[in-house]
Amino acid sequence: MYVIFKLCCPDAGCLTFLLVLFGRVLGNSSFDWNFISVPQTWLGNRVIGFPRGKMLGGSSGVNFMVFGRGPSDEYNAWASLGNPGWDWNGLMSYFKKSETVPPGDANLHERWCICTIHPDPDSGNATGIFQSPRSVDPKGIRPYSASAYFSQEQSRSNLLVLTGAEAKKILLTKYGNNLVATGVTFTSGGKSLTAKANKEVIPSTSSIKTPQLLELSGTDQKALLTKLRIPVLQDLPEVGENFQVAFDLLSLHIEPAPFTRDQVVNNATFNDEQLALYAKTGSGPYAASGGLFSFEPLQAVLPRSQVTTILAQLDKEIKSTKATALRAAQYPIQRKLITDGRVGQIEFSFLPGGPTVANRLPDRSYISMTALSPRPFSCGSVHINSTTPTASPIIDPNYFAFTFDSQLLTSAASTPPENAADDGFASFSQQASWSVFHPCGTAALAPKSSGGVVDTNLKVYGTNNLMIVDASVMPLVFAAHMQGTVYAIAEKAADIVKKANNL
Ligand SMILES: Cc1cc2nc3c(=O)[nH]c(=O)nc-3n(C[C@H](O)[C@H](O)[C@H](O)COP(=O)(O)OP(=O)(O)OC[C@H]3O[C@@H](n4cnc5c(N)ncnc54)[C@H](O)[C@@H]3O)c2cc1C
Repeated sequence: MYVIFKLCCPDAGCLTFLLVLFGRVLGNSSFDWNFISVPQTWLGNRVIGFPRGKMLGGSSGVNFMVFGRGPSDEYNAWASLGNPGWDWNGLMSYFKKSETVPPGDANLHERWCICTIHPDPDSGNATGIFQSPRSVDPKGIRPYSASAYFSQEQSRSNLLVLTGAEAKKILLTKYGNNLVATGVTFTSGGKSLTAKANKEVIPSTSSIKTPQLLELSGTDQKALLTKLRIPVLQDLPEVGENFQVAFDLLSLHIEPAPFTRDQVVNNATFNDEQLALYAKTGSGPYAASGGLFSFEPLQAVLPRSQVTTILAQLDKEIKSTKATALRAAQYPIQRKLITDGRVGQIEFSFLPGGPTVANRLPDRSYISMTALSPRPFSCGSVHINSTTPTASPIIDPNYFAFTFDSQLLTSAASTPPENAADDGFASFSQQASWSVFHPCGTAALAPKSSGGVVDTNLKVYGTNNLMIVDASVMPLVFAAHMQGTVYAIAEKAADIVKKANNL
């Protein structure tokens, strides 16, 4: 019998709670890990919030439900880092597995993208303006990974899900030249327990918690583990490095705005009424998807001379930056994506609400128009600085370490907003830039010689059966919203496991 053993942090009643809410559960520690970064040098020492879903289903249960694929060039870039099979064609069948096209809706993408200049952002070319599809089930309810995947399979006799359990360490034993994962220690109901494994052990604990678990288990850079007196079982210097995350510049808010989602967030009574209305009739603010997006190549936004100037700046910075093996392999690929001009280098979004407005007033309603940098060159890290499994890791996205990134955003949003600080737009961008909540890369898929952490079967180098399946394996951040790609990675991983076990 093949048993999938899944540990998950404190359960928030996930299968009974209608998680159509967006924005409202953020900051609530029953749902959100509420991680924060270390002070960001290039953002005036501000700390940046990194919300992450805590319930079964993780961040898919708290996210904004924008659903789609990235451009084909960007997945092809993953493959060109030395990852055969991890390109657009290799992922296509897995993208399709998480999408259901209702009968009669063969042209679903065209139908959803009603106002578009771009007819189908999921075609592999996502540049242009479009109204993004959202993850919504046929009843108009948010499907997230617990409801859409787990609830279909929960009665299986070979599946056990323990909620309220937190993994502390993966047990690794030397077997010949390799390590074998023999189990996981975890806490549940105040007790410390061990689950034994005789097949794969598969953490899917996010780009922030996965490096922590690997480090606590003895796989990471020797120097860090030695400092914390953790026995070094596998020296993998890039665990927790290559932390890539898109960030945005809140460029304009209209307030007071017409009716937006903020009214729901601001007023608990109104929220309860609207939830009840939605549950009864499927209508009201919770039925709305909303949100226009536009991914634009640099050449579509800036005059040629400005593109040349900021690329020259980029080249200077690449030359003077001490790069890891993985970053050195990525720079030319990332640069070529810019000069080819086929993928979005800037994302503009238009949202009915202001979930991340700095200094928002509690009774106001906003419309946000933001400029995002989906594929920044600034790159950070996530590492432990304590052996306590429940301690938050040290999260450093290193925002704006590359001046190129800030120049790109400030040039793109070239008309300074009314509420820009007096000392100029550069300073405004330091105060207003924020995370887009799409961290990835901390257990990157790449050849070991290029600083990879997992191989093309998502197996951690030097181990026989330890696989990682979450956004941390994405080797390069890309210009799209990530949930659809996380599902595709998980679907591909399922095939890898089935094949390895002759299933
Ligand atoms: C606020 C927000 C808005 C977003 N909006 C969108 C959007 O609109 N569209 C989109 O495509 N993407 C969006 N995203 C991103 C998307 O949700 C994530 O990229 C995706 O969910 C990442 O999946 P993951 O499996 O890597 O991690 P997660 O989904 O975060 O899952 C990790 C799981 O592991 C659990 N866990 C962690 N540590 C342990 C431990 N030690 N023991 C046991 N369990 C543990 C966590 O509790 C969680 O359940 C958003 C994310 C956030 C936070």
